[in-house]
Amino acid sequence: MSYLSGFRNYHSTEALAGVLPIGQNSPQRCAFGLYAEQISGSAFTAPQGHNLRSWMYRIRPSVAHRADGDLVEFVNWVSQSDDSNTQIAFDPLRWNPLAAVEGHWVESVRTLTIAGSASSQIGMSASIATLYERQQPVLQNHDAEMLVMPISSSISLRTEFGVLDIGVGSLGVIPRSAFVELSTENTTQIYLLENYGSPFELPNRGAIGANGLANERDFEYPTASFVEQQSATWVIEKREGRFREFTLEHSPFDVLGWHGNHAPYRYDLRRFNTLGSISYDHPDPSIFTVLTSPSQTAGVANIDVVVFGDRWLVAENTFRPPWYHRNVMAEFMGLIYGTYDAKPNGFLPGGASLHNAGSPHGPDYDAFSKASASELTPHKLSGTLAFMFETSAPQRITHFAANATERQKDYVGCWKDIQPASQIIKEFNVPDNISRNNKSTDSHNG
Ligand SMILES: O=C(O)Cc1cc(O)ccc1O
Ligand SMILES: [Fe+2]
Repeated sequence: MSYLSGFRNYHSTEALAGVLPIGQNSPQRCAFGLYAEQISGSAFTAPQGHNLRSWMYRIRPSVAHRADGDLVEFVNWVSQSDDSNTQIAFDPLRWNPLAAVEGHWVESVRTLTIAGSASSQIGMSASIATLYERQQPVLQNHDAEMLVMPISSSISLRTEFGVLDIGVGSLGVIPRSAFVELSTENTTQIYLLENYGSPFELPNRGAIGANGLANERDFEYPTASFVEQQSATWVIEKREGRFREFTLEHSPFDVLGWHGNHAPYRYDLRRFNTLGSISYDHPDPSIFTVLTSPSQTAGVANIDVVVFGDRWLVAENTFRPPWYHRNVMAEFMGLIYGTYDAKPNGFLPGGASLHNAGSPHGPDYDAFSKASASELTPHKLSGTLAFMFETSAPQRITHFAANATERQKDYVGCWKDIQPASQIIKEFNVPDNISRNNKSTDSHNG
């Protein structure tokens, strides 16, 4: 399969020569009697650099790809952060990998955290889904741009724009309102991020310069391909967190050519050009940002997608793992493979954690003890891939996430052995129990 390369490049692709009109978008009659259709990813008037749209040339306009449908409920896919579905998360929380769920992937989606809401068009939801080998429904999600990362086996992602294969260690991004079908040859869990805010873009590199982090040319877009067998298709449509299903007499994947800068793409996270400290101190993790969804406030992201991959640690006289901190943003984390240096125990591939806005956290006791005593020779972190969805809005947890058997009831216990600074305790005769309020019991107040 061939791909087009370059983040937000202006791509042109034909499954059949002569499909794309030359010098215009919407001729009186398109080649082969095809229909021209524009799909926008931004307001028509968005400024240059943020203006996203593509033109498709298709067998039927997508208005023909709708039918009356019935509302259907998928209760664990949550897109509104009201009290009926979600609750406030005071404590740091962590989940073991979720058990696979029967059924098709849309009904298998279990949302763990949500910031903002689909209706407000701010924030995100973070979920885990199970994808089986069998036939899956086609989804059309008007609520969000979706980002998917398979956990144990590669997946194939077909949209009207063509097909993208997404291996373990890669991500795929699907534009809002595109028809999408997921398939796999081996059952796999998938991390699923819904971005309710503005579409992902590359972070400004600032003083880093013109290169580094995720490089534009490593983002790959599909070449046009269409489903020739126009058979009945089962579609699920999502809007403001509600679902409707209907059957089409034909396939919505009927685009023979498209051009534009708005399309699904994939990115291999192993290509991320990780930068870091070559002198001292642990830098802020913003240098690991792959994609950012900007908010209305300059410098404040709606969502940053951050990745912690293989890298050298060389900083001198430095506590090398993440420091203890309270972040004004909220941090959802997941692990694709390997071990995460701040949490060598209990943070498992396919699992997840939440450290909400302002919530204190940092290395577990084990990580702290080792890193504060280790010899500071250059050290390579290998075979690891963790990620973070960092949001400016606080993240709520779903009732499912609160009550899941996979939730680690004693996550905060990973900090319970932390001792008060011993020399101060001795010097000033401070009773050491006053600073020990880390309970190892379940302090989640649900
Ligand atoms: O909490 C975490 O593990 C994520 C994180 C990593 C890091 O290197 C610095 C800050 C931060 O929030
Ligand atoms: Fe953090």
